[in-house]
Amino acid sequence: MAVLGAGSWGTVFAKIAADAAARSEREGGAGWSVTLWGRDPKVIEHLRATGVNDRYFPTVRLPANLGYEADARRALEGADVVVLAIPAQALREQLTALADAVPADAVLVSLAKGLERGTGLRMSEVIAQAIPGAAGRTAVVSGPNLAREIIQEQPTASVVAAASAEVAGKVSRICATDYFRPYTSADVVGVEIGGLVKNVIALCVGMCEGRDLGDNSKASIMTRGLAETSRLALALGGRHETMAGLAGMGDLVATCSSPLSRNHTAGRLLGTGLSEAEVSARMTQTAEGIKSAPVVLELAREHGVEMPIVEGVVAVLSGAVSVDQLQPMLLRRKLKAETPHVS
Ligand SMILES: NC(=O)C1=CN([C@@H]2O[C@H](COP(=O)(O)OP(=O)(O)OC[C@H]3O[C@@H](n4cnc5c(N)ncnc54)[C@H](O)[C@@H]3O)[C@@H](O)[C@H]2O)C=CC1
Ligand SMILES: O=C(CO)COP(=O)(O)O
Repeated sequence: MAVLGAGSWGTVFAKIAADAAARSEREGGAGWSVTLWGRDPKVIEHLRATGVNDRYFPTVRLPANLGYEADARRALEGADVVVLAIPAQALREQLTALADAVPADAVLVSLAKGLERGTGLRMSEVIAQAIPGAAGRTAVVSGPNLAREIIQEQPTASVVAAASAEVAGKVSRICATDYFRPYTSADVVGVEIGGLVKNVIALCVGMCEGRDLGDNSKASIMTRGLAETSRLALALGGRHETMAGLAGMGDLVATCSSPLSRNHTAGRLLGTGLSEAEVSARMTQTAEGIKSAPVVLELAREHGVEMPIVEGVVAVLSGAVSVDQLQPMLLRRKLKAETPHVS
């Protein structure tokens, strides 16, 4: 198994898979090898020598059964599972360059939570275009999975979504550990939309925090954020129950509540009055919501879906409105029903 991308989530997911292999072996089952590839050879060299990813988790020694490779093609040799932990806007370019090295029957696992700029495609759709024939053997992993908690083996659950039950089952087995519990799902669209839109909602909750607003405001944004996320997911063919699950409400609550979330942090900085350019310059890790927000809005408009919170976040990011103007922009909208009366 190869994990491509040695950032925060790629490193943690590689640890999960290596720990899952060790557990399977301890219980008398099959084991598997896990190789982590990163594009910076110095990071890989250091990982090989110390088992520590200094940039992200300087105090954590990764499991001894995890391998490291600076050459992506070598990492892919014979891999039956290829995990993609590369940020959304870089995935197509990286995957296209390596497409011929991906084994023909390998299962592809998408970890990124974003929409591609320029095409509006979800990551599973980008993978299907970059690797012909991959659609039936692609899985998406998403849920309340803050990497910095999981590296400490704090328990969490997640969702493995795939069109094929067999593929979802296989991927869930290779990431099941005593601290990471995957559930399978048939709803790829809903799981992807839940994971990527919550980043935009977390930007808005972060803005509330930057403006010293309290829990009522934040809970209102989260709840109405989930309502608009659900509208988009359903319009694209996703399922309602996914939105109430780990990849919907679960991830939304974790990301919007946690200071560990990069999107939440970016939103808080915006809330203190910094511009998008100033916030992006300060971020040392990927905050996908910043780049995905305008793409989410375009996709919503294409499908006639109203997403006022996303619209507000896009307006702040572009500098069209200030964070202070967001409050009247959202609260002065025409009144509507949360639960409509039936006549
Ligand atoms: N960190 C987290 O808690 C979680 C992150 N995710 C998602 O995982 C994806 C990756 O995020 P993180 O690892 O957290 O970001 P990160 O910012 O920690 O790391 C990204 C890594 O990708 C590498 N990278 C960038 N462009 C690349 C390219 N063209 N080719 C190869 N490598 C490239 C960078 O060098 C860096 O090592 C994002 O879509 C994020 O939303 C999902 C769940 C949890
Ligand atoms: O997706 C995540 C948690 O599930 C991570 O969120 P951030 O990218 O905002 O840190």
